[in-house]
Amino acid sequence: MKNRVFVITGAAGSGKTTVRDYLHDKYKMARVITHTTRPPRANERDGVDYYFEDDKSFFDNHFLESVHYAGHYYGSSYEGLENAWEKSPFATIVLDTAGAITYKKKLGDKAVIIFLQVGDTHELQRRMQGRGDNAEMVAKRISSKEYNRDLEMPYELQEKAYKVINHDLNQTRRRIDEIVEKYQH
Ligand SMILES: Nc1nc2c(ncn2[C@@H]2O[C@H](COP(=O)(O)OP(=O)(O)O)[C@@H](O)[C@H]2O)c(=O)[nH]1
Ligand SMILES: Nc1ncnc2c1ncn2[C@@H]1O[C@H](COP(=O)(O)OP(=O)(O)O)[C@@H](O)[C@H]1O
Repeated sequence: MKNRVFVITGAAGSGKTTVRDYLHDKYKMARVITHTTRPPRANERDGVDYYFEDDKSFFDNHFLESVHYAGHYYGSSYEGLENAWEKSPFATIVLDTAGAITYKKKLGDKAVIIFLQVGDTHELQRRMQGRGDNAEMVAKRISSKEYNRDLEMPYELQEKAYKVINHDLNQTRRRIDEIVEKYQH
């Protein structure tokens, strides 16, 4: 089976982490852990959710791509992807849309891009609050240009990404199953 990385992208709260965990649990895809200078949330652990870095240590990594998103740096390393592929031919990673565009450009058909969308922005906010994000963090996020940019599939990903509307989670899982099925033979 050819190595692939399933890139999950979309706005904050659109369900990227939920889909990534589904791909891990159901298909045993290895998760690529990325690096960030954002402080950890209460339930997040270093090396599991992210590698949490400071403004100096962040730049010691060998990045495939990195971005500035809502006031913090995020980046994914070559080593992280290679480590994931050593564990399993299918890996999965969560990126903003700028990162997804870079992955597609650099990795071609090894990168399978899934763009998640939730049409209703109030629902997105409810989901962020529902997972425990504090009000200040949510307000900062929704006023950022990156969050607003990621609400719609970018032009560069048209025809190159699968768009999945994440309203009903069971329906989303079925759609994800159909997409994975295309790459299993
Ligand atoms: N390009 C890129 N984006 C990343 C990376 N790691 C995380 N992200 C994205 O950065 C954005 C902010 O992530 P986070 O602070 O965890 O917020 P969340 O989307 O609300 O869970 C999300 O769109 C993530 O997908 C990375 O290594 N590269
Ligand atoms: N289809 C859905 N319906 C309702 N809640 C959802 C759905 N998909 C995800 N969620 C919930 O919404 C919140 C945000 O999802 P999450 O996967 O953390 O988003 P992201 O990683 O894109 O920021 C989580 O609490 C998650 O359990």
